[in-house]
Amino acid sequence: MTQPARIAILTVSDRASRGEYEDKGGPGAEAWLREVITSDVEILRRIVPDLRGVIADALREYCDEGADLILVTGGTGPAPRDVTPEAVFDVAEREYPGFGEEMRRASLAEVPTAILSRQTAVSRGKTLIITIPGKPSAIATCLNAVLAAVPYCLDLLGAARIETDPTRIKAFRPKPK
Ligand SMILES: Nc1ncnc2c1ncn2[C@@H]1O[C@H](COP(=O)(O)OP(=O)(O)OP(=O)(O)O)[C@@H](O)[C@H]1O
Ligand SMILES: Nc1nc2c(c(=O)[nH]1)N[C@H]1C(S)=C(S)[C@@H](COP(=O)(O)O)O[C@H]1N2
Repeated sequence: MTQPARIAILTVSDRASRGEYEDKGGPGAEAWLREVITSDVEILRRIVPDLRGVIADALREYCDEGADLILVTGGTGPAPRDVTPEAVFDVAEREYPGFGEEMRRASLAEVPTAILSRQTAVSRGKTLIITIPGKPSAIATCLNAVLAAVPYCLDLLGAARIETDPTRIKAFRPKPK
């Protein structure tokens, strides 16, 4: 039996972490992934405040626990407390700018402020980390835009193999030569 892919979802929000509003981002991302990914997955979720050290520690812990993929929602904007990109770069080994470019392009069709998000993707060891804006509606927009490339990216990083429902996301893996 192959191990299920381990996917972590980290919500970064001062107010959701204090219980001032219900976190819709974490559950929304989990529901989206469970609909789209057809192979076995284990999904872990956590909420943290917009604090660079706390976010970076949570990311390191998830990587050490063998996460194949981490989705981070929130804290990518220009406000002084938006420090998700800084925390992500604290733990990153490599950046994949194409993720941010494509997610912003897709979001721009919905909101002109899409360009304010500093969202991107990085890897640390075999773990791929993708950042997404905090607005819960951004999750489907952004994941729809990039998920087709994620299974092959995980293959190349040596992470778990994931399969998707092709009626939702047609994962692209180049044919072996
Ligand atoms: N996890 C979440 N669950 C529900 N709604 C959210 C979440 N994150 C953000 N939002 C909504 O999207 C808006 C913009 O998100 P943003 O990340 O800029 O929040 P913020 O103003 O920095 O506040 P906070 O960090 O306290 O969530 C928020 O004001 C809130 O209405
Ligand atoms: N799809 C989508 N992208 C979006 C938004 C949105 O509502 N939907 N909000 C934008 C706004 S207003 C901001 S400030 C940035 C950063 O959001 P964050 O700080 O919640 O990460 O994401 C942008 N990208």
